[in-house]
Amino acid sequence: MLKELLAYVRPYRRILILGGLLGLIGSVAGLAMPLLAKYVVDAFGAGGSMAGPLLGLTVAVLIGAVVSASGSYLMERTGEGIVLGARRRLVDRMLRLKVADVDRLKPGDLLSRVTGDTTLLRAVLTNGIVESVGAAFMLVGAIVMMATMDAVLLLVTLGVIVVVGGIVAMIMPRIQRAQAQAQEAVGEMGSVLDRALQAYRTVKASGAEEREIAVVGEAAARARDRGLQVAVWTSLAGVSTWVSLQIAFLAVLAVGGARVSSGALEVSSLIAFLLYLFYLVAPIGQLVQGGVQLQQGLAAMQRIKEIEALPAEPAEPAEPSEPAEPAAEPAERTGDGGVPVGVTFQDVVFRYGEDRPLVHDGVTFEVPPGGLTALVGPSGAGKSTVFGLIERFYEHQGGTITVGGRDIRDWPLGELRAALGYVEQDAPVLAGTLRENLLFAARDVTEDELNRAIARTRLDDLVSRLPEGLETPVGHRGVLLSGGERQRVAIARALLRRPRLLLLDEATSQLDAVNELRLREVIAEVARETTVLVIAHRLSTVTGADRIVVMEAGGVRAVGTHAELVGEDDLYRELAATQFLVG
Ligand SMILES: Nc1ncnc2c1ncn2[C@@H]1O[C@H](COP(=O)(O)OP(=O)(O)OP(=O)(O)O)[C@@H](O)[C@H]1O
Repeated sequence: MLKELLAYVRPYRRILILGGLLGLIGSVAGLAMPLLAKYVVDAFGAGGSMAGPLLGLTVAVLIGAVVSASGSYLMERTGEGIVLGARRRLVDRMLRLKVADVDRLKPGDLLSRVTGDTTLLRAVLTNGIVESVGAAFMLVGAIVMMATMDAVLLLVTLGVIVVVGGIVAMIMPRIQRAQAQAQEAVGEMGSVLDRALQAYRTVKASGAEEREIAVVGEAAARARDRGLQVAVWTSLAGVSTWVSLQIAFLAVLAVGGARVSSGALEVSSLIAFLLYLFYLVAPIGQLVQGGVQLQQGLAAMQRIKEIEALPAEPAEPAEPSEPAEPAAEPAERTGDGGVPVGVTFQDVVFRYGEDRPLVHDGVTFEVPPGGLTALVGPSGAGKSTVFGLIERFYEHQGGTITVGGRDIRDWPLGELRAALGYVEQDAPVLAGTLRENLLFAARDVTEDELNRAIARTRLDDLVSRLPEGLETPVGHRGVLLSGGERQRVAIARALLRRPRLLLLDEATSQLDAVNELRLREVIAEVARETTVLVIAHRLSTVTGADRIVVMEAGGVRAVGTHAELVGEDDLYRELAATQFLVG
């Protein structure tokens, strides 16, 4: 862990060493002060001139101040750099995780790792390390100076230092444990707050404000309790150090006084020794503080590493193979999109986890390139899961899925997803402006292409109505748009990606007649240019489809056109009679 912690520092080691050296020079200047004080006292006693020693003392103070300030600025700079590096690495990993892993994680907790835990690293990796090194140097320096003055007093002092070290070493692991729990509690608080904010309207509509406030409040109180535990151990480490040093003072004063009166030690030496002892308070305190920070840093590291240890999505296939449809190159593009590709599912078996039931148990169907294919079936039949598998959000455990005749496991992941357009059912719009949303999946489109997509998805009305047109912010998850507008924005975004296969998860929410008509027109138009696979909840969508795949309980029950299925399939007839007769 310590090695991994130091890995964060490696890129900054030069500047850190420079900062440390400046700190060191500052310390040397500080170290010279008691000696200069002794000269001042000696000069005073001998009745000589004090100008020289006083001047030396002043210069030492000035050098110490300037050099220490520069050193501390460099430290802060390095600290910010380290936090930036840690955050970038963490966010990079977070956004490349497998969807299945993210399903288990809590967004609020993830957020606290990026914001809170990385900040904890800063203290330990800059000031912690450098001040500890500086403090160790000061400690050794002071001990050497003390050794030149009196061996007996030195032994007394060393005895106390050993005791301090022992106590602190016992406390340190407890600080790390308490800090880890405290960070975990902060993460937990983030998660419960996130839960309430994500479902803000539901919280209000359910009259659950008080309850949620209490839940978040309790989580905050737990975080406080854990924080207090850290404070208790940290204070204990601090106070033991302080008490031990006070005892050392008294002991040195008593033993030193006796030695002065017996003539074994000069008064000036005793004064200088006591000054060194006084001087020791700071480095010992810093070492203890450095130890505390180290424990806190290790606790934070642990939480950062937990995320970094999760596997990222494989960007490339394990053994790349040649595409099965070499003709399917963008040269033969139709309309806006690439060459449409088909999809096949052959005996696909899938479950979301070892301990979960099978969602797909031998799913087999074929979608030829081009045209509109609708997936229908009762809730929970595994329709959205089909999309999740095609996008490779999840890995199927058995059978074969092909896109464009090529096993999806042989596609480089980026290429596969570039060929697909995906419109989610629930949250298809992100915070930002309308333009940002439209260009989210394809950054390189021209203004013309953008306008065409807007026209095709019948969004021109909306754009002309909005106060700032395309630059109008749409609110968190697009809350400032209507459900139908959100869907059409998501479709326009997916179209701008020029997909060879469009996966459209139709919203179940009821659209008004105008919006439904617009959506139907858009889908029909798109299906003329590319392959559209839609999870259908509306009669208008299924009647317009070239073929319909009826799914039931993890399998495919029937495939056909609306007319065929109404005649042949009982489940379909029932679904058509109930579920789709919306609008
Ligand atoms: N991320 C997930 N983790 C675990 N189980 C899941 C996950 N997503 C879906 N499931 C489960 O898989 C089953 C199939 O879900 P899926 O979303 O594919 O159904 P669906 O046919 O699309 O249903 P609906 O029409 O209601 O959207 C459900 O029983 C569901 O509980």
